[in-house]
Amino acid sequence: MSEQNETGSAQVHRPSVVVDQASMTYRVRSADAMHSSGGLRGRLRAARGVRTTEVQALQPLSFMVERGESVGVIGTNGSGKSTLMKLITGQMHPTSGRVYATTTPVMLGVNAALVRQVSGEDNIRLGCLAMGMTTAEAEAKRDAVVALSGLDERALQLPLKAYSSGMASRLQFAIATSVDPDILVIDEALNTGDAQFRERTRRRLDELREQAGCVFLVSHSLSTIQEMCQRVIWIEQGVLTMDGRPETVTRGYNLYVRAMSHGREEEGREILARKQAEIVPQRIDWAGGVPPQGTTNG
Ligand SMILES: Nc1ncnc2c1ncn2[C@@H]1O[C@H](COP(=O)(O)OP(=O)(O)OP(=O)(O)O)[C@@H](O)[C@H]1O
Repeated sequence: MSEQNETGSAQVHRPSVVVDQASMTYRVRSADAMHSSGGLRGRLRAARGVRTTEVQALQPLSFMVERGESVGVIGTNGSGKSTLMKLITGQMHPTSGRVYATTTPVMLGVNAALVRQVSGEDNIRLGCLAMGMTTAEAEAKRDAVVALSGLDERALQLPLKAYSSGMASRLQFAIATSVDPDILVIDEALNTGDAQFRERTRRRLDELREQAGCVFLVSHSLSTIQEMCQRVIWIEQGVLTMDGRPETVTRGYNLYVRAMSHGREEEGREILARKQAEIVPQRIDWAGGVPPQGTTNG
């Protein structure tokens, strides 16, 4: 695909993920309808399908992530980060626009499936099989997963419910990345790890990027984002607000958060408006007008 650069000549890209004017609006039953659903009137209303509320989680936004990039995604609570990740992994389809990925992304979230009742050892085997490995492949990956998780043999024999949240997230990360995913989406999973694990995680993410994959990391920890990513996207109130170098974007975000948390809301709104006016919307221009082969979410 190509894009016009500042000089007007076409620049060739090798994208892993392309978000092309994608938006997301949730439709939910309003509280009013829920409360009255016990009564006859409420049931009649529900039967007629009225009383729904729309939540616009994401305004149309476009960006492209190239092979080898690791992209941090930041924004205050409810700003639309998880929604964007669900569009990228194909868990949900955008209300309008399109999302393309060259391969199906692997989502690693705080809730990704680990079985609490069985041991860490068994979780490694089950997790590898669940990701499509054969028994022999799962066996072959076992030692690498254990090494990355940093768990000792004693801990591996304990049921997962005896793990601290940090231990569980280390194991989860090690299992999820054992398949060498091409596109990895991590939603808040790394914040519970200790310093040693963070260093191993950073090295593993670097390895994945070197294999021409790309990584998305959603986090409220700006230090984690700065440590692990070369590019940061800031989503606020469903709007793509900044997209650039980690130092620049986190500086803008910090100014906004500080203003809002000190009650200087007008200043906060001004920062947001300025940043949103400054961002140059990315125009996705498919070579020959044909989108790439691969996963299409909507
Ligand atoms: N399933 C849903 N149904 C209705 N509204 C939803 C749903 N999921 C999210 N929302 C709304 O969409 C908006 C964006 O939510 P989202 O979870 O994407 O934000 P977020 O930036 O990931 O938040 P956080 O940092 O708190 O995890 C919020 O207003 C939220 O209330």
